[in-house]
Amino acid sequence: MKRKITGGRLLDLTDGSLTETEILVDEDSGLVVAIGFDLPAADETIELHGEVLLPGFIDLHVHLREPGFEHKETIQSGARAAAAGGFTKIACMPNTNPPLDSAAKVQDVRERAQAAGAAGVFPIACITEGQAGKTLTDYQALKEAGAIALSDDGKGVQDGGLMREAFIRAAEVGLPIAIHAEDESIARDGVFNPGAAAKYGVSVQHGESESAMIARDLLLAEQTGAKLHICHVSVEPAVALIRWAKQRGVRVTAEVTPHHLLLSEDAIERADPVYKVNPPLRSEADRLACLEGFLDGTLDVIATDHAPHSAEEKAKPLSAAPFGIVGIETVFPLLYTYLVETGHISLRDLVLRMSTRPAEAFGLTGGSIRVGGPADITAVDLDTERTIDPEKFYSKGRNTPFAGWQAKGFSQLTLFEGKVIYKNEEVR
Ligand SMILES: NC(=O)N[C@@H](CC(=O)O)C(=O)O
Ligand SMILES: [Zn+2]
Repeated sequence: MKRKITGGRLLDLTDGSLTETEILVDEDSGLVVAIGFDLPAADETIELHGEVLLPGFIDLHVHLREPGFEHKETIQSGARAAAAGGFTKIACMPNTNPPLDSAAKVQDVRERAQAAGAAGVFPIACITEGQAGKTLTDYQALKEAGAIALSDDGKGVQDGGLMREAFIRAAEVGLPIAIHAEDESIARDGVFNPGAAAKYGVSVQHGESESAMIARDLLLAEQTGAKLHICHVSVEPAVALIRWAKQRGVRVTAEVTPHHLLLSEDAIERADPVYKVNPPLRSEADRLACLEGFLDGTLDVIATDHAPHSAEEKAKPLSAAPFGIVGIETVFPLLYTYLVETGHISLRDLVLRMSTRPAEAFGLTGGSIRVGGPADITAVDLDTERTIDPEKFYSKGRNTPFAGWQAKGFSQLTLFEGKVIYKNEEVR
């Protein structure tokens, strides 16, 4: 089954130019067959009207909640939400119930994702059994089952000696370790950054809980030669440490979320758990340092840390509500509108950081549109402004502080392996 996309403009990732062209994809092979005009006939033609054709976005940090928390999200609802957001590949975190700490559990998620079929789903497996921080999991077996990285996301590994051993074993099998950096002896049960904590009368989560653990793990990664990926960087010293480590040749990549780039604790308008996320929204100086680090490449990729929770859970008091913000359906329009249109970054660079660099960081295919490459494509409308309305999300989670924001750049079409997953605001 061959499909032709006409009327779109292809972004050239080498020079950032936009060129009108047609793309022929094959659903059977899942690959791009041809790009240009006068293409061979197709079984189906999809007509666009000037939308920009981009390689499907790749999110290295998504919480799909299945198994165990299906009321928050399922693999299917999360993968469909991803397609609506222009994503074709997502890496899912193992803080499910039970956590993904065995080959069988990783295999099970892959099979469920295959059945859902809406996006490529790549499980990240636990660093330690049950994410309990005591005993390492079997990295070789997890890799063979299809895990693409290791993480105890949601929790930092408190024991530095155990973490050193984790890096050694991960390096042996060639898996990156993605860290949720949080020293619990510093973080305690902190909810907000100091400014917002004082304002709303909740406990403080100090930024050093993050930067101190990042420092530890950069040093351990350097000594062991392991590949380290740092999740959701949010504070200035963390950016400085990663910049320093990269200069020393440490094998490190780092991600920043849309909420840490666009919001500081000053954006918290009321005592509402919709602003409660881990790591917390930080100071304006931290936000600017993250933006600077993102622009200069210290922070390599955008990851959403899409963390869906139910309305009931998020309606609890600030101190009791769970941490998390959803992001997969709004990240591109938000960053296009508030970083590209405002002149901070080019469209090309944003796409590199949402597709190409994530693919490179975790060794995935994709990240570009080329003949012979995967037919993972999204077409975005850069002209029409819309209001973000969580009620329209495909995700079960509506917990976003960006509700009511105006943005351009919503996806109009998403193809995964040549199949139409999202079109005319409908997921197939
Ligand atoms: N980021 C969050 O605030 N929450 C995440 C866990 C995590 O990524 O730390 C979740 O699983 O809900
Ligand atoms: Zn985390």
